[in-house]
Amino acid sequence: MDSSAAAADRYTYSPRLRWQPEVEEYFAAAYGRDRFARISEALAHPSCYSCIRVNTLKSSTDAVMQKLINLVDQNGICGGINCLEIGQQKGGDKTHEGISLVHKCPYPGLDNVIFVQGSGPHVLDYESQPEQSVKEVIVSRKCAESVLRGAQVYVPGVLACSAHVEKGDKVAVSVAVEKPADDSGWTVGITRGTVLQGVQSDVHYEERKGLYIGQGITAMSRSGIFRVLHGVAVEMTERVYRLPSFNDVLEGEIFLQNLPSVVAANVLDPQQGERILDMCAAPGGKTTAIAILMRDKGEIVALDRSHNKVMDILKLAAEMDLNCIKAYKLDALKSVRKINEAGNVGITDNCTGATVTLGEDSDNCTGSSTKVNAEFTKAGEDSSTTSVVQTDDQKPDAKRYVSKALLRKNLRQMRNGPGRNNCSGGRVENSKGFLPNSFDRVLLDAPCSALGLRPRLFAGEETLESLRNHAKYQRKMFDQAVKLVRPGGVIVYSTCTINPGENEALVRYALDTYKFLSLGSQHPKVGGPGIVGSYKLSNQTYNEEWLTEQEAELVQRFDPSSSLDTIGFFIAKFDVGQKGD
Ligand SMILES: C[S@@+](CC[C@H](N)C(=O)[O-])C[C@H]1O[C@@H](n2cnc3c(N)ncnc32)[C@H](O)[C@@H]1O
Repeated sequence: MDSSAAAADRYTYSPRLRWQPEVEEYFAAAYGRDRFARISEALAHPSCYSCIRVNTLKSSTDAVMQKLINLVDQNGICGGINCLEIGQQKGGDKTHEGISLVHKCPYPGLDNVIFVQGSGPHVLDYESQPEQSVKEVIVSRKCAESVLRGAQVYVPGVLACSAHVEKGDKVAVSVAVEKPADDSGWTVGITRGTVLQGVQSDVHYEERKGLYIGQGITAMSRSGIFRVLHGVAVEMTERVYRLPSFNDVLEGEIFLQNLPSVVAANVLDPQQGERILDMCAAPGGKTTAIAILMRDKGEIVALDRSHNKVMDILKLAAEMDLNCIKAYKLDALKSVRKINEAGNVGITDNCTGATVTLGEDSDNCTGSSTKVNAEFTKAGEDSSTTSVVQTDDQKPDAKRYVSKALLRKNLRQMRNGPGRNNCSGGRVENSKGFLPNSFDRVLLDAPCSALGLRPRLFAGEETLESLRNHAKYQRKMFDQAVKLVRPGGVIVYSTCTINPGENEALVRYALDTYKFLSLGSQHPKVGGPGIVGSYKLSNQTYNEEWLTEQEAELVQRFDPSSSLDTIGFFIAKFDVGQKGD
């Protein structure tokens, strides 16, 4: 092979996604070997467009479209550098690029969704300095996944770098992915700080083939990259995928969201004035979509078990000017409040846990002008005891007990204002759970193996056992959802994984366990049908049941290798009949 042919072969992007062999077998049984190979290939590449949901309470789809077209025409979406390079290719006329790249979503029922087209994979020329070996940077898999989505290379993501790299040098950027280790696990095989010689005798030379994600200019020298802790190490100038980036663009007016997630919120079909539960809500993408569909009228209880993630929900709701969202820190596995606990903590209403917000609420849950009895606010009181708060409406059921420490904190906040995020300072509310049958609709966007997210460069961390553990966790959460939704209500269950054990098998469990549940038809219907049949491990130790033909038509499955070019995603909608308990 001559040197230019060898370079063309080497400097490409053609990664192969690795799986545990047992997981590969299982997926091949579910999808058929060819279809699974296509899915696996698609997962290793990003979607080639960005999907934008418009906040129609703040703007209109047409107005946002025009703004996006103007932005693309002027300078690319994020100011011209590397982000939307389609309009900046050599010789390209970018004056009217926007109009050809920004489109309304073509699927009925999704009028608030806009697509902005990207492009790739591109074949790049890495050897622009003849007779000189290409300087290189190897980045971690996580870093590369972000770079493929449009990010720069940050210092912690750099694993290895050529010798003598100075600030301003052009470097080829490739990714280190796990490969089978001698002792049966996986290894990346590169120690951070490794010096790349750039010659064929280099131990890492051969394994780089097909793993190049682009080219960039170093923002610091090699020694700087391995000395400092933060900052951009390489500014990407050319990428195998050129995708629009929307950092700080039209904040509050738009939300970048995968198409299936937008669909899931629509399938829930929330109505104005209803009470909705979003059980695993952070960062709040679907919560805010639901709030907008309800025109911010009603109540959405958004839960997450992580404090910081609840903060993210509150921040996003504030940014989008949405007031009907109440976010709480709660383990969704404990989201049904034990009846005797209500007595213990003095909560008699339907809504919150043991803390109060001093926000703009007008409902029973978090009274707007909460008055705190002065006797409970003296300094030095035992903060472990509880106190009574009476809200303005003076309804007996608007009373609840809160810790005195929290009352003092809330009073401080009342004096000092709500803080930057217009939410309760750096603290979020905990909840003790909710009464059975107290929600009109429940969304369970379950934590999952996330084997549908793209781009994904390695999948070997999941075993059959870990996949089954996800499924067990999801069933327990689903049991809670069933208790909390009222008869006649709706549950939507969704995941971002291609694993039928977390999707179709959950639906099977739900339908077999709760006879009052039935699969409802979904609008909009954009994805394909679910998987029919069952899976048996050859040694008969495990059996998993999926769907019948008829049931499979009622769920939505987004196949990453289909022409929709989305992440892998699954949506099931359950209509809830009379529970009979
Ligand atoms: C798939 S993400 C949710 C994405 C979100 N629905 C959105 O559209 O923006 C799953 C979330 O579940 C949360 N989670 C995991 N286990 C949980 C639990 N036991 N209780 C509550 N939240 C949990 C995670 O913190 C994560 O934020």
